[in-house]
Amino acid sequence: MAACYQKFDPAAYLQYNYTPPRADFARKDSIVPWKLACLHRAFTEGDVSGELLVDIGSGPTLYQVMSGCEVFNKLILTDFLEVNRQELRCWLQNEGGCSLDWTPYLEHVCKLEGKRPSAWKEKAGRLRHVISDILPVDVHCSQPLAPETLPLAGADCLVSCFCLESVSPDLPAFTRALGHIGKLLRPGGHLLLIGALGESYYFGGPGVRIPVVPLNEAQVCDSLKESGYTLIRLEVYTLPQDMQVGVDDVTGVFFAKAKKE
Ligand SMILES: C[S@@+](CC[C@H](N)C(=O)[O-])C[C@H]1O[C@@H](n2cnc3c(N)ncnc32)[C@H](O)[C@@H]1O
Ligand SMILES: O=S(=O)(c1ccc2c(c1)CN[C@@H](CF)C2)N1CCSCC1
Repeated sequence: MAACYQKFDPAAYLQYNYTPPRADFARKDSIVPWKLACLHRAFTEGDVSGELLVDIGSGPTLYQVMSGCEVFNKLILTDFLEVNRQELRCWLQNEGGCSLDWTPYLEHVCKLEGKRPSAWKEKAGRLRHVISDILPVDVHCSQPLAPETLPLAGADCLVSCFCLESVSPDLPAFTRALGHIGKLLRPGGHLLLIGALGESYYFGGPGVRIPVVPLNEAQVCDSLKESGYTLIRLEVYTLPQDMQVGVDDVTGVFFAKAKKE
């Protein structure tokens, strides 16, 4: 699986998935407002708390931690590829030249929080303040992060989006990876997992076709239970027909909130 990621192109990936038509904030049935609303609710409904949030397989994206950065004082971003870690560092350093302007996402999350959209600059500042590390990760390792990266007790919360199914050759590998990242989480800690349903491939750049293990809702629920989580909520978004733009064959997206037993 690692070989097919050697040509992953962060800028192309962002353009395929995080710009219109897929990322259209004006469109009522767009996926991005749905995803951001799921994350906002999950982080702010009162049961998620602590010091440390870890994002597993961040890629070159930041949307997934824009709500969580208000709840946690320390945030670790992780990815397998240096090109993605470099893209995240570019945003963190705030010196321009990054592949995507995250302002519309920051503005939308501010609105979800009851703030003026113009508060996006303060939110960007908060996010840059709490990001403490951008580290390598491999979810196929029984210890996905370097030893001593996390406190002995583990992280208080994990978030992971479109990673595990995109790097696992089959369902057993997906379930094992869930177990591996679960070891990074303290007992009683929460996992917020976003992923693709029914997807068998995606393009990580021009001509960079990456296999994905196709999942359905029942398999996601079974894998969470098998790897030591209690499911709190599963929400599903079904892809509008015109969202099939040729960059993958995703049919829907799931959002799972779960707790480590
Ligand atoms: C589809 S992207 C998801 C990116 C981002 N989280 C998002 O929501 O769009 C999958 C990510 O998994 C990373 N990856 C590849 N192999 C991995 C591995 N063995 N362990 C962890 N992450 C891996 C890739 O570098 C890529 O950034
Ligand atoms: O923006 S998404 O949430 C999105 C976002 C990222 C990805 C996918 C989908 C599907 N392929 C994944 C490969 F891992 C990456 N979205 C999913 C529903 S339809 C519009 C696009």
